[in-house]
Amino acid sequence: MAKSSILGFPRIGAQRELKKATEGYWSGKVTAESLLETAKTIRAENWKTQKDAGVDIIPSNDFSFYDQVLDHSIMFNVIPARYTKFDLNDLDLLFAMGRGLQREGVDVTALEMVKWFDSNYHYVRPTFGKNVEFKLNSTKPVDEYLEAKAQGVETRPVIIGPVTYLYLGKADKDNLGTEPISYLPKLLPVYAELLKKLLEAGVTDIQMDEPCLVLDLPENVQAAFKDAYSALAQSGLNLHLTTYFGDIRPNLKAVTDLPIAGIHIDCVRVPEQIDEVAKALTDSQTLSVGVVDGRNIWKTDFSKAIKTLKTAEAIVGDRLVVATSSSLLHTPVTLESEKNLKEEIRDWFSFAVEKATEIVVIAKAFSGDSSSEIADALAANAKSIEARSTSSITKNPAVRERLAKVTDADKSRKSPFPERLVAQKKNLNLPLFPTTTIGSFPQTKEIRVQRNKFTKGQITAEEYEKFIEKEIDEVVKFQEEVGLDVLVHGEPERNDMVQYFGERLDGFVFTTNGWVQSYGSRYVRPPIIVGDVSRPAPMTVKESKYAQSITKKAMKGMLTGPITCLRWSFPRDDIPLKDQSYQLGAALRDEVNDLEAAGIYVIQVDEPAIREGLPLRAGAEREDYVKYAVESFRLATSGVQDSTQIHSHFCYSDLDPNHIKALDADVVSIEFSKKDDPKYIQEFAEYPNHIGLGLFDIHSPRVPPQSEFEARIAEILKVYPAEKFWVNPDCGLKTRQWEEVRQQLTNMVNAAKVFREKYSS
Ligand SMILES: CN1c2c(nc(N)[nH]c2=O)NC[C@@H]1CNc1ccc(C(=O)N[C@@H](CCC(=O)N[C@@H](CCC(=O)N[C@@H](CCC(=O)O)C(=O)O)C(=O)O)C(=O)O)cc1
Ligand SMILES: N[C@@H](CCS)C(=O)O
Ligand SMILES: [Zn+2]
Repeated sequence: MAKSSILGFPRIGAQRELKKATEGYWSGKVTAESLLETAKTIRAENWKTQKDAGVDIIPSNDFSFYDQVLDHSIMFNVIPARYTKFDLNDLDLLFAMGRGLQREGVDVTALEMVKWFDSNYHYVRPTFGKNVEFKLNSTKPVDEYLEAKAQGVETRPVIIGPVTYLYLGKADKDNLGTEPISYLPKLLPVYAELLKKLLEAGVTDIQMDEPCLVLDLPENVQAAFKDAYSALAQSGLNLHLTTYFGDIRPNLKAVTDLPIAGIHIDCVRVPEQIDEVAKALTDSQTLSVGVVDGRNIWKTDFSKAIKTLKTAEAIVGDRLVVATSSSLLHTPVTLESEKNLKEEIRDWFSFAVEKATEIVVIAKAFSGDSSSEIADALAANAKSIEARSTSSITKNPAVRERLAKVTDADKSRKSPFPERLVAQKKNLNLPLFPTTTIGSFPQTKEIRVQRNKFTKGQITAEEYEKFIEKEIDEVVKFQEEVGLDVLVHGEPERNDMVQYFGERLDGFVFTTNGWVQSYGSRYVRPPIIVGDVSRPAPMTVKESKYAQSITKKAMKGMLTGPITCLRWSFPRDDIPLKDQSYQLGAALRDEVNDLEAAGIYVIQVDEPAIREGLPLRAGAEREDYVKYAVESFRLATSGVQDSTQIHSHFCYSDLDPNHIKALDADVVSIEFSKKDDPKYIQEFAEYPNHIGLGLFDIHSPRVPPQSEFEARIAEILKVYPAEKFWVNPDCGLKTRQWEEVRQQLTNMVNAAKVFREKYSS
């Protein structure tokens, strides 16, 4: 009988218990003991769910208070000295590294946060200081294994493998030039010590996550696998090398003949890799085949999954494990809470809890279980799959006709940037070093409560609208007081920058409780694309027009771009991503044009997910993506006059300046405050249009003093011409408190004024 395996389970709790407890702890309303208790309850619930579903291989150490990569940094003592000097307790140290800390006597910024491969999850980048001393600081994986065991659940601990851990890291600013992979010999003894403790606790098998194997790896990193796993095999534990999100074939040589118990591959993404990987295994190694999607919410097509498994079985026989493609961290917890979805559509979905059952049914069916229970499950599944593929909900001929008529001219502005700039200067009359923000202002408790009341029908649309107008009034007044140049309306009406649009576009459905962790205590409810996308009516014009009506300053309209809408939703898997992207581009074009017609002459189309969408390896697929991503953005933004200024914004990813340049936005703002290696300042030096490099970290409550802003601007101006440079934060301010924002923006604007004076005299 093939075993069923789950690689990781969402850790936020079915009702976001972890968020509430963590944020309560930060605000002093929840004790450390209570936070630890909440975490324990979530873990217990997760293990029970998986055990009750009949899953054979259940993970532990997939829980984290903030981020699993950060947990490993703390466990291995990869803690820059700036965090250790305050003698913080374990939880506060973790949170200080994750989000920074500023309180009496303590002032420390957060570590850099970056996208986890091509997902909307962010990890805290391991940062290796000059004096890093690797040692085993915690026994979290052992503790959580024993905790599950005490509950009667045998688990397989999940640990990030040493090569991926180092490869995802960076040298700290006092250590520039050091390649993290060079620390492997020093790190391996700490892994060995951890594995020894796990063995002593009764562990037999470990899930060693090495997702870096799906990337294009340099030779020295490929070579590191042999050193690492030869050493770790001494532990006597069965090590299961686990990859996901892509194709490991180009790196297969690096893992062939390693002393490991087996390999896991993602066959939802790349089923074609089965043959080659299976053939590269030794006679005793297992092949774990990911057939239940850890990154999307569509019900698994059982017959297709079984077919995939059969291909593998032909080569590896009974050494086969039936698994989720990746951790289920990227899916919502349970469909159980979704009461508002149309039954016909709800039947197409499967969230983490439902996927636990799917994996068991597939493993049983594949292994020949002919019970009526399995036969019924297979029949019901076939019916759902068939119903979706034939449903009229998924198709809109008008959308397809419109897209077929799009021309190259539709994807190009009327004039080149220098000519547009002349028209925009005349139209907008902005000073040197224009100051602006990225769009959102604090989403206060009051805003969320009012929206919640409106959603539940406890206040009328007029009352909610009045409330939003009052919020806009305050945001506009605030920006005028602080002295910003290009204002925003603050996005108070938006629950989220993607969900908000999903709720207003045809072709989407959305959940009421489908939360997924994005970083730390911040979660999203990705809308779901079920059909062809179009815009039935304007989505943002009313709020932007109102905001412009109450100020003489330029008001920036604020939209989320096609790629970001696509990437931060659960996309369809029945038509190519490319088609969905163009559909979104066309829908957003209508909105951009309507904003301009309503008197909004600065329009920002955010594309923070543009890098995230880039296929993980170089090649034809990547080139195709760059083409359609750029074209979709240009389709959305090219309908306006030269005098209308198009902005775009990007954050938390390693951008390719050429891709950004190809979008041909008039002004781009890029998250930048944590890029402390001077090489990054050079990265966009050749950017031909105007640019703002983010000047403060919006994830941190910390207020940088004006002098810090001035020092950073001076550094940037050594590379960028003054007339090109905009002054702005890293990203939107929705997660901050008002008082923090007031101080942060005041210092930022005052610093800009210092330079404005300097350069005009
Ligand atoms: C900019 N980023 C975004 C990403 N992805 C997105 N989809 N959106 C983004 O903005 N990726 C990269 C970056 C960083 N990531 C994030 C992700 C999430 C947040 C964030 O602030 N999330 C909020 C939730 C936002 C939301 O949907 N709010 C709703 C519901 C609020 C709520 O909880 N209501 C309560 C009732 C009211 C109450 O009593 O408080 C309830 O339902 O129980 C809304 O406002 O209506 C979060 O809090 O996690 C930021 C950056
Ligand atoms: N306009 C959005 C961009 C976030 S990436 C905001 O300000 O929150
Ligand atoms: Zn951003």
